[in-house]
Amino acid sequence: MTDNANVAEAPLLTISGLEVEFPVKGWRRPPFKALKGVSLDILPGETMGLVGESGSGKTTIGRAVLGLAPITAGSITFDGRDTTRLSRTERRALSSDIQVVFQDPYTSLNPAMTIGDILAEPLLTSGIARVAARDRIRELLDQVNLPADAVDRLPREFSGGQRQRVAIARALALRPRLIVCDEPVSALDLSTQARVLDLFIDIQEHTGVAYLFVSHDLSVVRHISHRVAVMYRGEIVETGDAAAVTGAPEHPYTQRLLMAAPVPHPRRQAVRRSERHALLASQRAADAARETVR
Ligand SMILES: Nc1ncnc2c1ncn2[C@@H]1O[C@H](COP(=O)(O)OP(=O)(O)OP(=O)(O)O)[C@@H](O)[C@H]1O
Repeated sequence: MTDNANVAEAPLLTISGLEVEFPVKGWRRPPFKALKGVSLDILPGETMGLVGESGSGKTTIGRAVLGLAPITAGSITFDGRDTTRLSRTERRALSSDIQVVFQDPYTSLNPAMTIGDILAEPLLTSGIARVAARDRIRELLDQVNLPADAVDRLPREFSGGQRQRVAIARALALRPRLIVCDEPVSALDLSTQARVLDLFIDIQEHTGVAYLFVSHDLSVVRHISHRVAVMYRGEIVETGDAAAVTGAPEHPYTQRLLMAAPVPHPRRQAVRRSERHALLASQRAADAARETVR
């Protein structure tokens, strides 16, 4: 049961019975099943944390959502449309709605491009005029708390945390409704991690974007998520409200994961999370009221 489940709302993303297989080298060796019937949904404006040990299949789910994994069974529905059956043109159109932030801000930004060019690329490619793109870039830099003069500078002039802010700004450029965040803070030191996580939260509060937030770190996932899904060997073994799953997990694997996790700052997290849930609930109520009027 989730805090926000009392507001009836269609999921933004629904993953149903998803299976992904990778070929294995060797004569007649069966393929490796990386995902074995995964089902998951994400509401608009929600953060779904995906946690699990290395190799459990977290990244593969994110890649499948982005259309980058070999799906052998199941479906992924975004805003009511099955994304596994889209033409190339339809998939390109969808790519503005679903964006990604990768783990490593040192390799995910082209070192030869200025920050301005990096942020302009998705805008110009999608047909936005140069003048409008310039305004949008200024807005994006402001949104991620980077100075306006960053446009003329190269990624190497920035710290890891600042580079990750650039990557977040790039992901936000086309106003996506879902961002797949694949371990976006695990390459950062602890204090930078906290600041970047807070930035993700602030952005969500202002834009209503949903996150599929992949991490091997339970304390990170607990900090940012409304709900959490726990993966183990290609399957989801537990899903529920973040506080419940991380506070009193039911599955023995989650219990082991929790025992291995560092203790977070519970007071700050509890306050933050309840504030966010209250805000999300009021946004949803407003949306529902608007729908009723229509
Ligand atoms: N392209 C590929 N070819 C073959 N096997 C793959 C491929 N991509 C992933 N796998 C395998 O699928 C399984 C799940 O990988 P995945 O990267 O999704 O796990 P993960 O939970 O994200 O792990 P990590 O936290 O280490 O990134 C692993 O056993 C991995 O080796």
